[in-house]
Amino acid sequence: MKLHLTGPSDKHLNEIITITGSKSESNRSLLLAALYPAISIENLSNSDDAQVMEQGLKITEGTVDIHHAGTAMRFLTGYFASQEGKEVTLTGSKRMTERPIEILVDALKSLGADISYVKDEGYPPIKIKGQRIVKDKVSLPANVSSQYISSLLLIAPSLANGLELELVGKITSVPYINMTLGLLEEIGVQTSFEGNIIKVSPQTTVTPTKLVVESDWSSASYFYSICALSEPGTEITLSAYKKESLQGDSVLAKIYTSFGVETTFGQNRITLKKTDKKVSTENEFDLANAPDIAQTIAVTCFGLGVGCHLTGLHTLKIKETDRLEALHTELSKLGASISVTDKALTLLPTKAIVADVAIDTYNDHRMAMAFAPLAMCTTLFVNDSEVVSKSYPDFWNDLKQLHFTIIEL
Ligand SMILES: O=C(O)C1=C[C@@H](OP(=O)(O)O)[C@@H](O)[C@H](O)C1
Ligand SMILES: C=C(OP(=O)(O)O)C(=O)O
Repeated sequence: MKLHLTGPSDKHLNEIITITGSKSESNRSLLLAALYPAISIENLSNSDDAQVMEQGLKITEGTVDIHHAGTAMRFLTGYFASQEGKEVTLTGSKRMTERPIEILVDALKSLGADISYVKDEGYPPIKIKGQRIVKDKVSLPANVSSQYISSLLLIAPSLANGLELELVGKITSVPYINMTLGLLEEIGVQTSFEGNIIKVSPQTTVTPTKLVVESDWSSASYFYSICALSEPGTEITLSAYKKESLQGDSVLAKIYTSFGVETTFGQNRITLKKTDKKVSTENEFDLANAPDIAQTIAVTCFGLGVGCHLTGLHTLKIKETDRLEALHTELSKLGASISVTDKALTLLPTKAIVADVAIDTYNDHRMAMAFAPLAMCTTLFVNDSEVVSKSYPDFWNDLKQLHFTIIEL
């Protein structure tokens, strides 16, 4: 559905929003709960990605369609490869069949898994016949996607002899690996991560444990952006968040100080406040550890009229869409001077913003959500707005709570 967005007439906001659970923590917790029934989960994400993960874990034979969910694709590959007696074909959206999985499949095969490609070598769909895995050492490239590593780590304690991973090359999206290890430790599994070696001990049972999913920090980024584009004095409170987060995107609190947004941590909540501090004009950020907030930051800078240079974006080309190309195209339509390489983006200070541009979203939830805050500066259209359900189904309703006027066309 196409939407027309107009920002609040009073740019001085004061609202409280509850955001759904992190899809990354949810999908890890769901897999761990499938392996260890003594685990229960609180504040599970209501996203499509968590729902397809939950459904996928219930299947024992036939085809599992995970739509656009990268984590579900990668995590279920490890899961089914190690589930003796289960035989499934994992498939997804057209884009999912273009997102590489060879590094994970090769690693699992070298551990003794039985996986074959249904169509193109190196890409889903894949056919998996679950095996009992007893080998316990594997080496794999770590510079393409951390999800391959998390997939192996999540099943590691359930394998007969645990697992030792050797990570080759520059490790990307490291906080997501630490999130996986953090959750394993929460359920009592012993892990270590030293240099490029990760070790996980085997564990047959766990004591009853409730995993409480923190709300999604990537989703919080859109409110950081709205706050940055609002009048000084604006306060937006988001729950349920904590200072010691497993999510690398919590680095937002630090990054957005450059844009005049201060974060206060309260009990289970954060309050974002727009101060009258001058917005930085030197905005250089390496986002190799927080790739999902790249779109938000680029659009915030555009809305604020300042330039930025974002690096560490080498994973963006294989996400829901080629996000570098998508940002280039859509920001250019709005009047930006922007250039991209295959791992960086440079935006020059904005001269003027073109009104009523229709933003294309490329089946990418983050394209819709990253551009929506621009309604604080201009009016715009967003095409295929339903894409947000991949991670944040309530997004448009929450914007209405912030007094955005949203017309469905
Ligand atoms: O493990 C995870 O939950 C994720 C890891 C990241 O992917 P990459 O490791 O492929 O960068 C991130 O972009 C994705 O949204 C979620
Ligand atoms: C890249 C993302 O998701 P995934 O890889 O899990 O599809 C994302 O949510 O930005």
